[in-house]
Amino acid sequence: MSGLPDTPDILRRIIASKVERVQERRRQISASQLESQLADAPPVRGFRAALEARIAVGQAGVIAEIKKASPSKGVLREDFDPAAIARSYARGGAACLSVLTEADFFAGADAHLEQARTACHCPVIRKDFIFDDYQVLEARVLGADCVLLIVAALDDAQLSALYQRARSLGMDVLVEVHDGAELDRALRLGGDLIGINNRDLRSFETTLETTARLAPSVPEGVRLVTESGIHTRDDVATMRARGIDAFLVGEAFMRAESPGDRLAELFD
Ligand SMILES: O=P(O)(O)OC[C@@H](O)[C@@H](O)c1c[nH]c2ccccc12
Repeated sequence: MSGLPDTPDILRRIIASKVERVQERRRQISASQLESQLADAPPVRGFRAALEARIAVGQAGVIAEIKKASPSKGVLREDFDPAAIARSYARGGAACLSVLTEADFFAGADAHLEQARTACHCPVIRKDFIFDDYQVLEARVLGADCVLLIVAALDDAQLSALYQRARSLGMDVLVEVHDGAELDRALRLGGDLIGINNRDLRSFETTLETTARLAPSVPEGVRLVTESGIHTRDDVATMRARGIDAFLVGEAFMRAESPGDRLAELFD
């Protein structure tokens, strides 16, 4: 785990539980065994490319999230069928999917990613708390097209090693930041897909001001994704008026009876 002094407590707790799970997993399947499964992994679907394709024709690029629960909101959806949700999202116009695989705080599972991936053609990001090379390898074997790296949870050496590893496996990387210092670190890394998390992990409050404030510091050529707290057509319009074209949305869709219909309503 990272020795960064200002990592939010919730991140520390999630990663501490994750460390145990990764150890356990490694006892079942070694890294070299996983390596040998790479050849059978489904081919990479371009994650960033799918976003860019939508944006190029004037649409928003939407990453639609599949998560059963979250630490701040508890269970979001009782009737939880990742394949059905994935199909609904694809019909509703999602460019990409985000699937939580973290079990203890988000009620996620690796199987959710596999189910969502095989149910539609959308590229998928493995949404998890990655600190170990093993998890990057595992993501690709599961069929992930992109991984999330959270700057607040990693030091520069870890960030760079995990980033290079993911890229060398052909995956895109969504590098997540929440403030200016983290954004600087993400840009130094050379990340070309940066997520600005509107949720403050200390208070769990979301404000789109976070994206509005940081966006001007994101250079051309870097795709910015606004993450968390997008609930209304007004939220979408506010962001698009500021030139933000890529969105990661979870709760607003998960609470809707038809997640895909809700997506189409928010982004038509
Ligand atoms: O449900 P929301 O508010 O629409 O947020 C989605 C997504 O941004 C959020 O789930 C998220 C952002 N960064 C994360 C890192 C890990 C787990 C989850 C997240």
